[in-house]
Amino acid sequence: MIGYFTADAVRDAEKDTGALLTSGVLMRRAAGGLSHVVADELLARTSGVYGRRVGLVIGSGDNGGDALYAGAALARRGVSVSAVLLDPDHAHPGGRAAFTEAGGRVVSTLPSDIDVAVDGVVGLRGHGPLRPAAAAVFAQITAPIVAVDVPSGVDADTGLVNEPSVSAATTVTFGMRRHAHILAAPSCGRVEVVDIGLTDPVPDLVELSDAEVAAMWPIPGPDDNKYTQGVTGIIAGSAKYPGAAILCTGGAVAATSGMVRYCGSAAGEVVSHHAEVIAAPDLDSTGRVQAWVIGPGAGTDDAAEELLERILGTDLPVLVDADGLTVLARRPDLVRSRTAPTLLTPHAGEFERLAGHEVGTDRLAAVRGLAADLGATVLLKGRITLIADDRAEQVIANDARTSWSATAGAGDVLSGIAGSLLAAGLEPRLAAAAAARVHALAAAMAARGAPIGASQLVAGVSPALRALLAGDVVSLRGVAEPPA
Ligand SMILES: NC(=O)C1=CN([C@@H]2O[C@H](COP(=O)(O)OP(=O)(O)OC[C@H]3O[C@@H](n4cnc5c(N)ncnc54)[C@H](O)[C@@H]3O)[C@@H](O)[C@H]2O)[C@@H](O)CC1
Repeated sequence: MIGYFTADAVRDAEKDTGALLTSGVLMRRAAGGLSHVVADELLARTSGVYGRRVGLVIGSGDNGGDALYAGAALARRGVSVSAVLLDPDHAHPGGRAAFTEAGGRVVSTLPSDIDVAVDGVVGLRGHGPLRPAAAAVFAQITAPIVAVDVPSGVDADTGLVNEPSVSAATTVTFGMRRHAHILAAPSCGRVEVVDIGLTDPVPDLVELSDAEVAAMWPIPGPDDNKYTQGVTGIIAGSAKYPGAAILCTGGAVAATSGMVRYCGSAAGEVVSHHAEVIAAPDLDSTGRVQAWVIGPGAGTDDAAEELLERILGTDLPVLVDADGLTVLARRPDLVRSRTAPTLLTPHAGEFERLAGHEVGTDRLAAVRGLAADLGATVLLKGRITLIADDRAEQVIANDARTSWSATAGAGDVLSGIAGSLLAAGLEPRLAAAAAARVHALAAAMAARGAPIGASQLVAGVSPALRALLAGDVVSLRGVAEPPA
């Protein structure tokens, strides 16, 4: 698992190093690592370091100090380094002295031909958007930006991307990843962690590695048959809106072996698309399942409410999505009274209905709050999906790395994938996280740079799983496609 930490947790870990912090050793280590990353960036983009041009944008704190010491190191390697000091009287004194001593130039305007820019405006203590003077400097920069610690204008803890803020090609951080590095991943670009000798505490926000997702995916063993792997029950769609039923069952069929049962009025359409699904018109004739998915396109009328009550009244794991969440918003007692695993998968609009307030600027706090309030696992959809559980301290995040799954019906596919993992016995937070990873990968692989519909996403699940299970996924930031 990759851990992400609050600014307070980072500061505590820095304090725990004692003299290393107070003597400035930590900052020297941070600046050294930063200068190496900038040099690598120059090498990758211009095939050289000596004689290349770097521009620094410097604020009034230690973040600017890191950038100035790094600028000094680069100047000593023959790089032409210029720095704009946004608040000259408060620029880090030691960093400024080292910078000018090494031959760095303090300028009022950065040269227009810099190869790389460094954002050293604010880091952990940044709040709010870039101020006008800083925004004016960045508006003139066309070179790729390396952000020091956190892109300025992005909140380190909530990941809120203020307007204006810096959008970095690379972010260099120190010792421990900050929340913003996943919550605002598109603004951070590639994240490089420089080891400065901190001891990590237990993270409160984590991301699963591809290998971890692969290891938890249910694989049939020698003694398995279609029943032992968990039968998924799907209540979705309707005769009028059969699409949600087809997509949801499609996701479940593709994600795991075993069996999928469908219950509802779109039985004919479902079977004509997925011949392996056992479909029945009503609950009494559906047969036994190990987990239920209920809600996508299933309606919000009294009959839908009655069915939801029956399903949530069982002691089976249940995933509630879409229309099911709208019904739940008027009957939260149905989930609060449950003891069996319950997974809710709202998008921002459904979240608002359920919680009674918007997601707001702190998505992490919002998803934690709803999970605690309802006593359930909540997966909040988005480019960065967040999964909170009322019984676990850690929130799990999944960065989809592309937004190709932002298409109608994609949520139905996700609930089918996650439901099949619940049926296979995964605990809800892991089922949700693993499903989100494979869903995102399937979308990226099916899209390969061009728009897709949700049916293509279903078709992408098998290739995505094949790549994941074979360890073939290149999971770098911005790259979610397997090697050709
Ligand atoms: N403490 C240490 O030993 C280490 C600190 N490090 C660096 O130190 C940084 C934290 O330094 P500081 O605590 O000095 O804080 P920052 O450098 O993040 O902020 C500096 C000042 O900017 C002001 N500010 C806040 N938002 C602003 C905005 N939107 N526009 C303009 N100014 C704004 C703040 O009031 C603060 O006084 C880290 O992010 C990291 O880069 C690293 O050198 C690693 C070691």
